[in-house]
Amino acid sequence: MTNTVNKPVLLIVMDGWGIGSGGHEDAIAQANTPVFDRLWSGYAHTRLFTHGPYVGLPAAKDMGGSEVGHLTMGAGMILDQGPTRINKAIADNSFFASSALQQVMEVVANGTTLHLVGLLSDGNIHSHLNHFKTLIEYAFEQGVKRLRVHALLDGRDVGIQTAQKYVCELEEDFAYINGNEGFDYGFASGGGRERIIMDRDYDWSKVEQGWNMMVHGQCEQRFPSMLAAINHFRERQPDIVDQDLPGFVIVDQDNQALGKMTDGDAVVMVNFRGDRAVEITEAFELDDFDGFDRGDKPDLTYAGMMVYDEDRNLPKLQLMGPTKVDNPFGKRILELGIKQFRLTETQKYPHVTFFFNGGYRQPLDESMEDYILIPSDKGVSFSDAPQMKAAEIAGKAVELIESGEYGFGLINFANADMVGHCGNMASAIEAVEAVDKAVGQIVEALEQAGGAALITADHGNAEEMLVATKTGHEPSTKHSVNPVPCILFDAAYDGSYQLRQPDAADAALAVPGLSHLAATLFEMMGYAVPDDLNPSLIERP
Ligand SMILES: O=C(O)[C@H](O)COP(=O)(O)O
Ligand SMILES: [Mn+2]
Ligand SMILES: [Mn+2]
Repeated sequence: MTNTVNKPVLLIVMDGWGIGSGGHEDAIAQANTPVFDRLWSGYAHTRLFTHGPYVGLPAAKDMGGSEVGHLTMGAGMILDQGPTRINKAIADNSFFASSALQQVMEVVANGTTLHLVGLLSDGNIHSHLNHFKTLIEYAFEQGVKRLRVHALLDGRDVGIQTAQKYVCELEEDFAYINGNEGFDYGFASGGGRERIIMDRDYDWSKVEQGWNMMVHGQCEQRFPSMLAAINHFRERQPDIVDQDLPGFVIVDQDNQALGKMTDGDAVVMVNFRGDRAVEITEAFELDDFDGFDRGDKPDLTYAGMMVYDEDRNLPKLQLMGPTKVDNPFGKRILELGIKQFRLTETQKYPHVTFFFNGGYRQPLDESMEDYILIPSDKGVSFSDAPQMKAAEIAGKAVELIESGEYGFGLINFANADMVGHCGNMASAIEAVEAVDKAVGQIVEALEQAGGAALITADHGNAEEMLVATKTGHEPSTKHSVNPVPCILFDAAYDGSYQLRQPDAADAALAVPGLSHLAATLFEMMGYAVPDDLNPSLIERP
C-alpha cells in the first residue's frame, strides 16, 4: 500500500452484518455469500466489537446501533455517547440545571400540562425508560400538577412484545404520584414506532397521524388505557410486533381524549437520537412547516433531549448539549485535500452524513464532498423487498470509482439491518445475498482501479434472527452484541500484513473496534496516522 490518494479507499458498511453462531437463527451463515467467503479467506481480516464500552455506551451489554457505530467510526476514538452523557448528567445533577429544562418547568408551573413524547423502552438506541422516569419524578418534585405521556411502542430495539412491561412501570409511578392531592399523571396516546412519528423517510402521513393524536386527540382507535389498547390489537393479531401497533388515544368515560395539547403546555421529546425525532420536531417548531396541515396549532414550548439537527439547530431548546466530535474523519481528509463521497439509500442517509460527521449534515466543501442519496422504497415492508437499493448503490459506486476522482468513499448497505429488523428469516437471507452481490461488484471495480476497502459493519442484526425465550424461540428484530467482520480488501495485497485480532486480555481501548477504523484508513491511504486517533489495526511482522 503506497500513497493511494488518487486510488480510491473505501469504507463499506454492511449495516447489521454480525458474526453469529452459524446455527439455525443465523441468516448470514445460511445465506449464500461467495464474495464475502472469498474475501474473508483471501485478505487480512479481524473481528470488531461494536457494543457497550467499545463504542462509549453506558453498560457492558448495551447493543451498538447505527448512530453510535458511525459516530465512533468517524471520530476514530471512543467517546461518551448520548445516553452515557445523559446518565452522567443525571447522576451529578447537572441535567436538572439546564436552562432548557428550567424553561419547560416554568411554563408548566402554573397548572398547564407537561407532555412527554418518546420511545417507551430500555433499548437505549433512541431513548431509555429511565429518562422518562427521571423527568416524571423531577416534575413531581417540582410540583408540576399535570403530566401526559405519548408513548411510542418499540419491539425493534427490545423484545418483540414487551410494551406492557414498560407501560406497567410508568403506571406504577403514576399511581404513586396520583395518590397525592391535586396531581394528575397518565398516558395520553400510543402506537407502534413504525406506524407513527418515528419515520426517517419524510413519509409525512406517519407524522401527521401522530400529530393529530397527540396534539388534537383525534384518532378512531380510542381506549380507556394503554393495556386495553395493546390487548385489543394483540387479540386480533397475536403475532403483531409492538413496532407495528396502530396508533390510538386514551379517553375518559365520555370518550374525550385525556391528553390533547393546549396553549401554554410544554412538550419534551425524550428520544436522544435525532434521525427519527427530527420530523416531528419540525412539525412542532418550524413556522414555515409544510409537511402536512397541522390544524389549529396550539402555542407550546417544545424541547428535545438533545440536538436533532445541528445545521438548523433543531430543536431550539435542548436538555443536553450535542456529543462533540472535534475532528471527524471527513473533515480531517478534507483538510488533506482528498475528495470524498458518501453513498447510501434514504434509510441510512443520516448514518453516512451526520452520524459519521459527528454532527454536520451538509458537506463542508461542496467541491470536495459528494453526498449521494438513492431513494429507498416507500410504502413497502422491507421484508417484501429485501434487495432494497443494493444494486443501485453498487452501480453508482462503480461509476464513482471509475471516475478516478475520489480518494475516499463511505458506502452503507442497509439490507441486513433493515430486513433484520422485520424478524423474517427468509427475507433476511435474501437481504444478505443482495449485499454480498453488491459488494462483489464494488470490489471488482476497486480491483481494476487498484484501490482498497475496509468491508465491515456497524453492529450485528441479521445473524441473530431468533432469540431464546422461556418456552422456545421467538423472532428477534433487534441488533445483537456479536462482533462484526472487518476485511481489508487491497487490490495489491501480498500477504505482508495482517489485522490485529481480539485478545481477551486487552483493555477496552485495545480490543479491535470501530474506533480503530479511521486510523486504519489513514494508513491505507498512505498518510501518517494523526496522534489523537485510536491506532490502526494493520500489523506488519
Ligand atoms: O432506528 C432503527 O431502525 C433501530 O432502532 C436502530 O437501527 P439502526 O441503529 O441500525 O438505524
Ligand atoms: Mn446500523
Ligand atoms: Mn438497525
